[in-house]
Amino acid sequence: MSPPNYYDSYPPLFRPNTTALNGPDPNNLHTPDPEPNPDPLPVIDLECLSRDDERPKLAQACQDWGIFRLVNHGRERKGPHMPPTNVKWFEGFNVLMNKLSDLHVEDPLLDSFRLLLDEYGRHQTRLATTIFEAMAKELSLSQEQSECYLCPSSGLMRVYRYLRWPEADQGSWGIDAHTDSSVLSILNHPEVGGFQVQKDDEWFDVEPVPNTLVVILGDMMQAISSDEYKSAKHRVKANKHVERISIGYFVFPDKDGVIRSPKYKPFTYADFRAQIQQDLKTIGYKVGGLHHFKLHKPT
Ligand SMILES: O=C(O)CCC(=O)C(=O)O
Ligand SMILES: [Fe+2]
Repeated sequence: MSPPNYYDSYPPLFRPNTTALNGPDPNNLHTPDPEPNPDPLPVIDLECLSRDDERPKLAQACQDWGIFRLVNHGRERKGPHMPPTNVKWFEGFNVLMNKLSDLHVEDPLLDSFRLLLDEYGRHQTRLATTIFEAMAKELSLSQEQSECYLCPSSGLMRVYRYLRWPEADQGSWGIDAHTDSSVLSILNHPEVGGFQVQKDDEWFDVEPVPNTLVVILGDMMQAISSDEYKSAKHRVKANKHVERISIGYFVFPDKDGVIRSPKYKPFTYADFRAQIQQDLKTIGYKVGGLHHFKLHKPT
């Protein structure tokens, strides 16, 4: 049975599974590229990460790209279903996962939305923990370091809505080039493309692939790995024809835990955040941030 019309106003993740499984929406005015480029990202199978012979593939992806596509992540064909309501979406909101259970909402509809986010967030936390544990093994991090470097209670979800921008040209961005401050970011790109990632100074289009997630290494992961792994620079093109919604999950280190690496002065995530805030005040945007803590600055 096709869903009632009001589902159209939900982000795709919260709609019943129709478009992703049954092909593109015929009402969608966006004309796809006739021959889309092949997906450039390395592909990592979550189910294989416990295998010693598979983890080097993960390490290679983290060294070469700082980003990969995650398959077999356990929620294929099972997007959460929103209760029916005519929700209108804002341009973006953040939800700190560990505050969700403190929220007491009277409205049963909003409460089911809270539960849905809670369930989705828990799943993302499990994914991030599994991926991080595999990375920690490859990097030979101690148990103590791992516990400090990935703090599951820091996890937050961000829903972004990029409005359709009829005047957009080649130089118009929904979100400008940046690296994430996180340890790991997990993006769900349900339908509309526009996401790009940089590798060796070249930009690559990353189109949405149904039933997969995109995992990005953030600045903290780069520092934790003593620059062995890289945080991937990415951006989102503005779209003339359709709006775009993305759902991201971001997880950080313990804010007061000290990150120690031969490449950096010892610093905490709280120090890093304070530095980013300072940069935002003085130059107006985030420029990496790790260089402030680097021991040997490039000449
Ligand atoms: O919308 C996207 O796909 C990317 C969002 C993003 O890069 C971010 O929130 O840091
Ligand atoms: Fe980002």
